[in-house]
Order: sequence, then C-alpha cells, then structure tokens
Amino acid sequence: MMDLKYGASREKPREDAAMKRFRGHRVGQFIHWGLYALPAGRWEGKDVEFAAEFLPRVAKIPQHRWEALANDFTLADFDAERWADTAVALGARYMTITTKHHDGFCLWPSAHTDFHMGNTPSGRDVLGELVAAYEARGIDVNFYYSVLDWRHPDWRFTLENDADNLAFARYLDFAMKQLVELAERYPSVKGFWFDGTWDESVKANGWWTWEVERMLKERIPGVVVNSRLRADDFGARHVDSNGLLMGDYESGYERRLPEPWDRSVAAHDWEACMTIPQASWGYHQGPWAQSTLKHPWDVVDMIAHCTSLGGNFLLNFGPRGDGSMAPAEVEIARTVGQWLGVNGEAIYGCGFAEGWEYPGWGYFTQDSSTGQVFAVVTREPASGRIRLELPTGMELVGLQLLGSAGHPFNEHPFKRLAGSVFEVDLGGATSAGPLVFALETGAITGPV
Ligand SMILES: C[C@@H]1N[C@@H](c2cn(-c3ccccc3)nn2)[C@H](O)[C@@H]1O
Repeated sequence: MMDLKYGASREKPREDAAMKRFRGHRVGQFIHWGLYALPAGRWEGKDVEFAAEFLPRVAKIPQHRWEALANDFTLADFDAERWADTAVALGARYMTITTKHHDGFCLWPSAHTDFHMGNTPSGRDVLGELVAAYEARGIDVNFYYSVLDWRHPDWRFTLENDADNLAFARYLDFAMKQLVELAERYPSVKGFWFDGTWDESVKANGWWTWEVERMLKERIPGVVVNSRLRADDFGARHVDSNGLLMGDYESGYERRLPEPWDRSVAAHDWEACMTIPQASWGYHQGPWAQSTLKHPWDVVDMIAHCTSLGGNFLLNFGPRGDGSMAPAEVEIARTVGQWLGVNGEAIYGCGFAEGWEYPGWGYFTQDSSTGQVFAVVTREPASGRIRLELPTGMELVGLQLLGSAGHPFNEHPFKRLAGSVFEVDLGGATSAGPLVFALETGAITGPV
C-alpha cells in the first residue's frame, strides 16, 4: 500500500446513520435546470442534436449571448412545490439539483460571481425554495456542483505553465468559496454530487478535492459525497492508487449500469444516474430527444437492476425553461411511482441477495433488515415460467405476489424440479408492470 496524503479516507463502506439512510433510499430524482432549458437544444431556429446543457459549446454561442439568457429566466411557471410533488409521485426518497452546471450559472444568489439567480428578473433563490419544498415532504436534498466551469476566466483544462497554475489556483479558491457558501446557506443539505472533474487541471490538484470533502464533512456532519469529486496524490480518480474507493459511494455509472451479474459492485455503495430521453440531461424540445423517452417499465427494470447489486438509481428530470415540469416526464414519474407503491418493499431498504445468482428473467433483491428475498420479474420468459435456483441447501416454501391482496404464501403455483431448483408458473399472475414475488424459503430437511 502506498502512503497517500489525498487517497481514500476509509477501507470499508460507511455504516453511520446518514449513510444507511442514503443507501436505503435506492430511488432519487436528479434535476438538471438552468439557462440551457430556455433554448432547449434549439439555436437560431435549428435543432442541435446533442445534450441540451451542452448547447453553448456545441453551437459555439458567444458568451455574451449565452449570458443574455439570464434576462429571459423569469421563472414564470416555476413552482418548487409542484417539482417536489413529482418526486413524491415518482417514489423518490432524495433529490439532487444542479446548483451550477458547466456553464457557470448558479441557481442561488452567490456572492462570488455575477452569474446567478440574483441577476435575473425574479431574483428568486431557487435552491432555497427547493430545499424547503422537498424537505417539507421528507425528501432529502443533495447538491450537484460542476467543478468544470466554461465561463470563469481562471478555469483551465490543462496546466501548461506557471500562469496556468496561478490562474487555476484562483479558480479552485473561487470554487471552494462557493462550496462553503452552499454549506453555510443550506446546512440541511444531505449530500454533494460533484461533476466535471475529469480534466488534467483537476486531477493534478487531488489535494483540493480531498480538502473539499474534509471541509464539507466538517461543516455538515454526515453529509454524503460522491467518488467523482476525488483525485488522489497521483491523479487517480474515484478509486485511489491503492485501489480504495474515495468519497462515500461510487458514481461512475452515467447513462449506463453495471452488468447485472457483476456482483463485485455490491462490495461498495454506488449510484447510477440516468436520463429519460436517450442522451440529454437538460430539457431538449426536439424530436431527437422527445422521440426517445424511456418506458416506465424500462425505468422499473433499471431500479430493480441497481437495487439487486446494492446501488441507488438517480432518474433525471429536465424542467422546461419557464420552470414547468415536462408533462411526459411527470407521467413516467407517476407510472413508476404507482409500481413502487405496490412493490417498493422489494426496493427500498433492499440490496444484494448473497448466494442468489443472477437469473436472467429479472433480479433478486433482499431486505437488508429482515433478510426477506424478492424476485422481480422484468423479462417474462416466452414459456410463462421462471426457474428459481436457490442457494444450495435451501428450498422454496411459498410465494406471494406483491399487491395481490389476500394471497398468502403457497397460493402461487410452483414446483421443485430438483434439489434447490424450482419452477414458477407465472400464468394468471397479473400486475401493472413487472411482477414481484416475496419468497418464503427454508432449509432442505428431508430427502428430495
Ligand atoms: C451528470 C451528467 N454529466 C455531464 C457531462 C457528461 N459529459 C460527458 C463528456 C464527454 C463524454 C461523455 C460525457 N460531460 N459532462 C452531463 O451534462 C450531466 O450533468
């Protein structure tokens, strides 16, 4: 093991109450909102078929024209209560909001820049209104913060000379001041989600990333910080040069999930974040995005996929320029939330089911407190039957289809094929969306 000054601060996952709470949430609502929601992927009458939040870069928009959008950011239809209601409808237990994305615009009235909500027609503190509305509904709030900042004059992608080093030192000082400001203004925040840390400039300043984590945890005890913030003494990111995870959970899964059989990820906390359109985090009005919205059952599959490997799933919403939620995204939230309303006991507070191999037709999850095992069937086989291969020495005693009131265990047909291998006939089991069975198991006692 190398002696690292800025490496991981622990070898094992956190087991304090705040981390257990975050881990048990399993489902979060990501929100990308900023000036980019106004053009929404369209510039000078042309659709730009790329992530809406990247428009200033992709369309090479002059800085002064991008900054002028702040005058149109009127928040005419922004209502934090309605956003929070969408999170409730989704069944989200936490929300992560873009406080500042790569363009440098801040959703709070920051004292350290002029590019913020205070210099827009309404002057409203969007972050303050969101924290109040979400916490009133018992939903934890996390802050996304982009270290990458296309607008700030001292930002550098690489550090070629002393001048670059001096400028970037000024930038890191600015960003640290903003992070202290966020911690001081919104002390009830439960986590920080850092992004934009892949450039050489940041990787060469692992000390700063270590200091940011230390500062936040000193000011907000229990706060949860993602691995994407961190670089170590040698520029290693997420995992330090000794192979240890930095931050409190691994956050490398962006618009992708680990292979469903990759049980190695279950060794640490992790979270995957996902767009509803194919590839835009900010609202994109064009058919390029709007024709690719995910089906609610695809979202349910991803939620169960992440839970089965001990990870959280953060589903992104891109509110429109006027502050209204996109109706199609709200509808998806409602359908997923209705499914969670019936089957959430297989998700919330659940994780990896040790000894239960990936079955192919869906996922096994296990309640971390009770040990109850669930089978989430997201890919019903054409045969109408699923094979349950239990851990060796165990047998299936009964099944209960969640949501089917009055169906005690044993009511659903199944048969032993051999040893610990059972077959369940799904015929007749009906539910809105993927089926979930609670499994009653026991040790094999007599001869089989
Ligand atoms: C969480 C997501 N991370 C941001 C992002 C993604 N990327 C990116 C850059 C190059 C390749 C692939 C992805 N750059 N910034 C997206 O804008 C969104 O905020």
